Amino acid sequence: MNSLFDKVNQHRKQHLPFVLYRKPNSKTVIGLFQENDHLYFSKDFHEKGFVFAPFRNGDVIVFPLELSSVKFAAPHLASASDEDFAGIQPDSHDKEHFMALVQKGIDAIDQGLFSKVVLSRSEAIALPEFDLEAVFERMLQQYSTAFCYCWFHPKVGMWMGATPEKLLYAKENKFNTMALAGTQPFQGNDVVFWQNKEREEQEFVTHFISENLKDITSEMTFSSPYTTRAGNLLHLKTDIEGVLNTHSNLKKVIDILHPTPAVCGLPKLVAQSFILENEGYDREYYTGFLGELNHDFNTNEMASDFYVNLRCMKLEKDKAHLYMGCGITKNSHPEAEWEETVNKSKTMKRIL
Ligand SMILES: C=C(O[C@@H]1C=C(C(=O)O)C=C[C@H]1O)C(=O)O
Repeated sequence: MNSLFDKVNQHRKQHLPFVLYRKPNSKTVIGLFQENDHLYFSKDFHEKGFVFAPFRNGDVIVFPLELSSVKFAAPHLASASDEDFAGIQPDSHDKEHFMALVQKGIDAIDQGLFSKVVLSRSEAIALPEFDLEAVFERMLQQYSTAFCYCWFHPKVGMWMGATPEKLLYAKENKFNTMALAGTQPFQGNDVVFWQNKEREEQEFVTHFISENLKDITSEMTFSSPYTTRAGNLLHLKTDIEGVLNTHSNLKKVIDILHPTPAVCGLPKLVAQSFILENEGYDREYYTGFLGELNHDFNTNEMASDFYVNLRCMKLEKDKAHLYMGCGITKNSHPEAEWEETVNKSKTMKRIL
């Protein structure tokens, strides 16, 4: 990692953009270093490079391959600890505020406005000392099955995260994605019981993907939902794969999938306006997506590999802003949803 971090430190000093990332279950860290400080935006996902997209429909930033240098590292990491972690306690004000927001979401569902909405909050924590290399290494070590990244642009800021959720992998006309939703803490048990509320919440996502990709695919297969672990949390997941038909292209698939009901809600547009009007803060890149665009940096093949930006934080000089949310349905309880966000906040707190 030393020479990779030499390059990172050089880039940070010169205020130049870079991204470091490691794919789920991979041992290789890839670094992409843009050699000027322009902000480039993707035009219809035709470029090759690395994209970083916000939650709201808007400008998708790309680090273009032809303007960047690439470096690899294969760090030796100690094995992760499974210790329970209490973390810094959030403010009681935050709790009241978030529970009132969840209640408002439940009321809107009862009134028939939508059937699911994903509501979130952000929490700032002081970081008097921050060692990027140490934090990044702890993230790799703790979350071997996540997509781990650190992204920086001098005109946007620094973001870091360890997300369990793939948005889309596409190569030629083949693609795969997932429906991930439903959360409970991992308690070391082999047998896991899921309530109907979580099953329903996850089914919404699978159903949405199946219905909405129908017109641009010629084949699609779905696994049964199964339990998957992300750090100290468990989720329900369905794997989805298929073949895109000739009416399709990357932009069309992304426009359908992003933002999925796993991070926004159903129907998408009403849920999204409810979020924008009521959450009371700007999600920016949280619940956006990021990843390789039209280029697999390991194999140099043409493929795209995007992840949803979850379990992430925005880093400022002496502060980190953590982001976490949860799916609200008619059977949600504000207190339980609050606890879920507290558990999700530990993903980043644990490595700081
Ligand atoms: C919104 C987040 O996670 C999403 C919401 C989940 C849920 O509601 O159970 C589970 C996984 C993610 O799709 C987050 O981590 O902030």
